[in-house]
Amino acid sequence: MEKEFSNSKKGILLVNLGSPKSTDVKDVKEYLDEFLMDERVIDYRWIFRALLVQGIILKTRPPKSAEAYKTVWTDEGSPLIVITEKIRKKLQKLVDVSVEIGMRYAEPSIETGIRALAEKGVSEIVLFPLYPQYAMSTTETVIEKAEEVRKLKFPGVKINYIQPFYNREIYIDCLAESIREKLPEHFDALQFSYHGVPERHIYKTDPTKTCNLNDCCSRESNPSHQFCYRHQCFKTTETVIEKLNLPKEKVIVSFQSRLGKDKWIEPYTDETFETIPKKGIKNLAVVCPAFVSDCLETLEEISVEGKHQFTEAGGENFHYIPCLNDEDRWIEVVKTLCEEKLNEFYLV
Ligand SMILES: C=CC1=C(C)c2cc3[nH]c(cc4nc(cc5[nH]c(cc1n2)c(C)c5CCC(=O)O)C(CCC(=O)O)=C4C)c(C)c3C=C
Ligand SMILES: [Fe+2]
Ligand SMILES: [Fe+2]
Repeated sequence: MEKEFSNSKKGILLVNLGSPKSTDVKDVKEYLDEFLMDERVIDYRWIFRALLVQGIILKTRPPKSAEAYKTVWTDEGSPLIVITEKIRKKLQKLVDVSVEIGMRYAEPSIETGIRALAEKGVSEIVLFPLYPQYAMSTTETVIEKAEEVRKLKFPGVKINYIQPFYNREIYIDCLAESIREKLPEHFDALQFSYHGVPERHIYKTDPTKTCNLNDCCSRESNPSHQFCYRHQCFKTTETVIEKLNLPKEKVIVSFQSRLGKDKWIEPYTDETFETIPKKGIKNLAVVCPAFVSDCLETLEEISVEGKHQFTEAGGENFHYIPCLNDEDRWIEVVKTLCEEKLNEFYLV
């Protein structure tokens, strides 16, 4: 069969989580409302979700979150958005299609990003959810939202989605190199702290119903791995430490940022910080590979709060290793992953 080539204009949309408009309590409240009312984040039936979010969480959390945001906010705005924009600018210099950003929550939204591309005449978009590991509360909700917007507002636009890339060698090489450069000379352990998710989310998104959140997540192969966030975090860690030639005994994996009373995947990062100094780990390096850009959860929860918890418990040196952010080697990875998907458009 003869190959046909699409001449339509192409573009790239980089999607990240999003931040409040400002550190004002009302903006933080509005952001948390949109975020936590997402049925893929708090996955209760609407009425129970509304009771929990609007009846309880939004009554107490916004002032506390606003204070936390104030400690990381920059003159240009939220670190997460500022860094995503830096990634965009650098990528734009390397590719000959338009690149825009969109956030799952708040502005600039996914709709704003698609519109910006559509206004430039783009009708084939590669959408890159900037999450290395799959989760219902990240990759899945981004795709759901983008499809909703596309069908409703831009039915003539085609979107190709980049899949989680935790198992791509180019990404692992890039992450390992970045960590290698930033590791202190002496450390007793390197802790990989990933954002947590409720255990229920993993059971829910496992189409094979074979993951029991025990050893199966660390097995070389299991049918559930494609949608198992816990497995994908373990796999990221395992392949990175192989590249770094680090013994497993020097490595800790944990999960941070839990919310509410449900059981989240364990062990919990904050509890680990409080217990490991007593086991002789006094010099700790910490990296957060669920995030490609630094944000509230790394800059405040880990670098400030986490350091405090660790040193209060007897730890001596706490060394936070920043995310990939706009490092050139990471931008090259973003470019490669985007080009792979752009190429799929050329063949119609
Ligand atoms: C990296 C992947 C992320 C997963 C998985 C995730 C799940 C998840 N998060 C919450 C609740 C909150 N997360 C918050 C901040 C936040 N979360 C991520 C990423 C993931 N979340 C990022 C990048 C950020 C930082 C955003 C920023 O502006 O810098 C917050 C808001 C902050 C706060 O009030 O503490 C909440 C709340 C849930 C419930 C969840 C899975 C169910
Ligand atoms: Fe699993
Ligand atoms: Fe989160």
